[in-house]
Amino acid sequence: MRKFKESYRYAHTGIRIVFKTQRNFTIQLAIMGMAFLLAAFLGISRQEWMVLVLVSANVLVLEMINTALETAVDLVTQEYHDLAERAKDVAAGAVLLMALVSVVLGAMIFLPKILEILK
Ligand SMILES: Nc1ncnc2c1ncn2[C@@H]1O[C@H](COP(=O)(O)OP(=O)(O)OP(=O)(O)O)[C@@H](O)[C@H]1O
Repeated sequence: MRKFKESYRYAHTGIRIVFKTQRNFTIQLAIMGMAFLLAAFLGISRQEWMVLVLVSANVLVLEMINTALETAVDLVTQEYHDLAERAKDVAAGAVLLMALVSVVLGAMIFLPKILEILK
């Protein structure tokens, strides 16, 4: 039980660190909040909620993994290195890819409902 509590404390600290150091994380969280409000207003289905929650969480989780990787690379070298650049660029690319997927899925969920209201 003590071990579980300690692990939870470390994980909680990790989330606080990302909040403190990554402005993108706060922005992504704000966008997620707005998407949830819009979803509640438009009355999306249970399945659509599941997709929305999953893609939103994926973006945040990838941002955290990206931050962990950047930190590990910086620990290994503060000098310019091709491999450091490659590792950071690939991790940043993963965040961008997931963000694009979330925009496409968000549009597929929201656009038909918004167009229906505007009709
Ligand atoms: N040690 C390095 N060697 C070579 N290129 C690097 C190195 N560190 C960073 N870069 C390049 O600079 C880019 C930005 O890296 P940085 O660590 O500043 O991330 P960041 O801009 O803070 O990203 P985020 O906004 O996700 O925190 C990397 O994607 C990489 O192209």
